[in-house]
Amino acid sequence: MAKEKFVRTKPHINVGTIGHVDHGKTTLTAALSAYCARKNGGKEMKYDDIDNAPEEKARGITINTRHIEYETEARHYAHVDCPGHADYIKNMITGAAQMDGAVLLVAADSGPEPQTREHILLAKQVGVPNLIVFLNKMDLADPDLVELVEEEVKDLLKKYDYPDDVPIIRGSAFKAMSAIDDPEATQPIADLLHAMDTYFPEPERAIDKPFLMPIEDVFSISGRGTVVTGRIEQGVIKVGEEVEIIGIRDTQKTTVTGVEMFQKLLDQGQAGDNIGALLRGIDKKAVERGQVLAKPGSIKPHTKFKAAIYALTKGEGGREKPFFTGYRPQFYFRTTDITGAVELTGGKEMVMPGENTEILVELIHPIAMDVGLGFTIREGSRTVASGKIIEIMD
Ligand SMILES: Nc1nc2c(ncn2[C@@H]2O[C@H](COP(=O)(O)OP(=O)(O)OP(=O)(O)O)[C@@H](O)[C@H]2O)c(=O)[nH]1
Ligand SMILES: [Mg+2]
Repeated sequence: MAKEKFVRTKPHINVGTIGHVDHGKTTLTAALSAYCARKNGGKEMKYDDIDNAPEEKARGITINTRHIEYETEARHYAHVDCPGHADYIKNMITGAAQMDGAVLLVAADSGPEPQTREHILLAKQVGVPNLIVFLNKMDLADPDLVELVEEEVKDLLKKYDYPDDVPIIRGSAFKAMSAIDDPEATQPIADLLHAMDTYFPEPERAIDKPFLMPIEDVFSISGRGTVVTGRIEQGVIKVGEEVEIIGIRDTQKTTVTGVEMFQKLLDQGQAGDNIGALLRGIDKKAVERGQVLAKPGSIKPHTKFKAAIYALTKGEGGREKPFFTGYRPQFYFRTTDITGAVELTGGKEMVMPGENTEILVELIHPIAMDVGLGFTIREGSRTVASGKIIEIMD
């Protein structure tokens, strides 16, 4: 079957739904999809399509179907909804979701819950620049308590340094979904989309830099070859161009023979796009998540670097106690995490929670890196610190 071509007419923005289990993330995602499909065209994704994404698909170059696309008059959105709390954590920490803005769901009948807090904290830690709150399940809420719930949400946002002007939209995703052609029932969906179009600024994309895409997933398409998916971090990739596969293993060179976004063919992918790239002559087993595709010669793999870090306080979700030279946590870069050993510099004996300092790090595998690359340090389920590379050592 011939594939449609993707026509780039609107800015492309990456968003997602976050929030406590059962507060309505998937229902809202389905409502956004259904509403936009009716108004602005595009395919409608049903609740079951979103929640039961098969792990592997043999239907062309594809991306994880938890990325849903829809359009408003102004923009093209890619939207991530995850099936479970653990997947959200993984997606947010590894940057697989890399949202330009997130919609935080809070059920108005129960108010903020532990995962509401955790997702806000994570959003802040991984640099999701803006949030919009959707106060869901208004049909179940006690009208006298809604103000209170809203205040609680505002307090939480303030605690994690989100601005006072975060839009809060009240609605019922379920009611909208059940009456998708009823303007009254879908008004909150329209309001939410309007807020997304206006409150989430159009991100600046690094189109002019050399092409780089962190690999998120690898598929094998029978008869065609191996496809890697991910979000292009910078630059442009055209069909027929050479790339290197860098990090973890020895660097390999290949040619990109196809680029697709949402099942449609592209002549080129650019920074911000979620794409699948078909690779010539590369076996599925020869490539893995955590590597990057990059313009040949533009970036190299390294294991040793100096970094500036900030160690989170206990209140920010960090450690209670200091750490020392020899500490071996996990370093989360782009789509992967790697163990690394920490060495303190300048005669420093320990790093206390709340401190800004410099450290030396040696990773157990090389990864593609440059000065300026950000990362998160985690230990178990705790974020210990966030940092940036300031010097490559080896
Ligand atoms: N009454 C009412 N029920 C809702 C509303 N939105 C969602 N629900 C119901 O709440 C339940 C959970 O909704 P989901 O959309 O699956 O919630 P979720 O946040 O995606 O849940 P997880 O993915 O498990 O974290 C479902 O039974 C929905 O039908 C709403 O606005 N009103
Ligand atoms: Mg869900």
